[in-house]
Amino acid sequence: MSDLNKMKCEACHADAPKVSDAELAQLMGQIPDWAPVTRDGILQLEREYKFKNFKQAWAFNNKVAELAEAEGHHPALLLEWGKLTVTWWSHSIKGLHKNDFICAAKTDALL
Ligand SMILES: C[C@H](O)[C@H](O)[C@H]1CNC2=NC(N)=NC(=O)C2=N1
Repeated sequence: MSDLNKMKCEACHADAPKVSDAELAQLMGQIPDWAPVTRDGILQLEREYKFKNFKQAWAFNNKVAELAEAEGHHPALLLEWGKLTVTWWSHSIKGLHKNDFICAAKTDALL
């Protein structure tokens, strides 16, 4: 378990700093199952979780939604049969903030 998992998201304003390239490399090392993806020019963190059926994926979806509300930081969730795709980024800065890495680590811990 990484230290990220023990941290709490801070309020993320439009002038909050995006992670630097050096921070990105260091933080990605702490969430090895996540991939950086760029969509519409916005860098995001994404992971697919596989399950045996829809119901298990749905239950995990709801746990992630509860986490998001507790942290005040919200992912994109794509629920499919046997699969949940979780994508974290910070809307306010159109990119990655440390909050996204904290939430990715905490998502892993929900499994
Ligand atoms: C007012 C409220 O805290 C903000 O709109 C929060 C809500 N959740 C959020 N979630 C994400 N992923 N990015 C944000 O910038 C964001 N902003």
